[in-house]
Amino acid sequence: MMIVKIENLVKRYGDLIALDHLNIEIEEGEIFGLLGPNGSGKTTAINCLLSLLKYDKGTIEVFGKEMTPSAYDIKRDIGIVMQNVAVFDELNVYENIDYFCGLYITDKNKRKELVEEAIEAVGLKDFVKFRPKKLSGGLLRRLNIACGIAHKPKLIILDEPTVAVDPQSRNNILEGIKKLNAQGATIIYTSHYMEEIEQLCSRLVILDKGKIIAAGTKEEVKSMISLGEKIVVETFNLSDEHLHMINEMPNVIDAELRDNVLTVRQKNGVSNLVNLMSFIADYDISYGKIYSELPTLNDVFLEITGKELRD
Ligand SMILES: Nc1ncnc2c1ncn2[C@@H]1O[C@H](COP(=O)(O)OP(=O)(O)OP(=O)(O)O)[C@@H](O)[C@H]1O
Repeated sequence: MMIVKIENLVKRYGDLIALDHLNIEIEEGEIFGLLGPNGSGKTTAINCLLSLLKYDKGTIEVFGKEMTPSAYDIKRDIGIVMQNVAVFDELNVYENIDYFCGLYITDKNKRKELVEEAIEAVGLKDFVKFRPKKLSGGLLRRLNIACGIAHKPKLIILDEPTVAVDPQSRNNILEGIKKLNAQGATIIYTSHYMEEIEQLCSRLVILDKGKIIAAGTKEEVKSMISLGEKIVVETFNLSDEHLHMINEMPNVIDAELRDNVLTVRQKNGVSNLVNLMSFIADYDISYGKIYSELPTLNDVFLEITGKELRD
């Protein structure tokens, strides 16, 4: 079943085109990634999807029905975790989650069960009596997530849920998301951290200036670029002439030497490493560590836009 279908979505803020003919389809059971640098339009896309923002053009369907500001039957099955933490300072952890869950679930026993499951999912068991002000940034984010997901929505949207959290909370959040997905929820995950998207998502789009510049599975997106692998060699006596010759080798896109580290970007090929090692042996070049890296989503972004994902 198609959970989300966005067609030709255009959103302008005055003269700025924040979303430029966005097309996205998300199937049931996916963890779908929306990757892009700050300001690329991720939050705007989410706010349009939820009908929290008016848009200029396009259509949006959720669960096969048109999404509108008053489509409460659709909204009931969506859990949203926004970038900014929105919880009540007067309520403790348990009471906060219970409150938000109570907006959807009136049966007390059922709610108790769901609140406890949410506490378990985000690892807040030891903090149920804490007020938000007593929680660290990472724990507060986990509470924010628990409030958004406790009612067991079919579609969960997380907008940059790990910004500025400690590594332990980050891992906990990512593991929690995988569990929610394994229990049947479809997930939309926005982030400018490509590692998280790589780790979590089955399919993704990469946004830049409101436009989709790449879409598909991780493998499909990576195969859009010419880079096949990056070979990195720690070397001590590589001359400019050697570097020039490496640059001329078959399959080499470019080679550069910086601080005794040679980086050779190559197109896909079965003997790239062997060829380079033979060259190093033939010219008696001394070397230390050598390793080969596959392209990352950042490389995709870099090749298509000419800039790093994390500007
Ligand atoms: N209310 C607004 N009025 C005018 N411009 C806006 C408004 N909200 C966002 N923008 C602009 O629209 C563009 C997209 O912003 P958006 O917040 O959707 O990006 P984002 O990818 O979510 O970035 P971030 O990761 O920083 O939240 C940016 O250029 C931003 O400055």
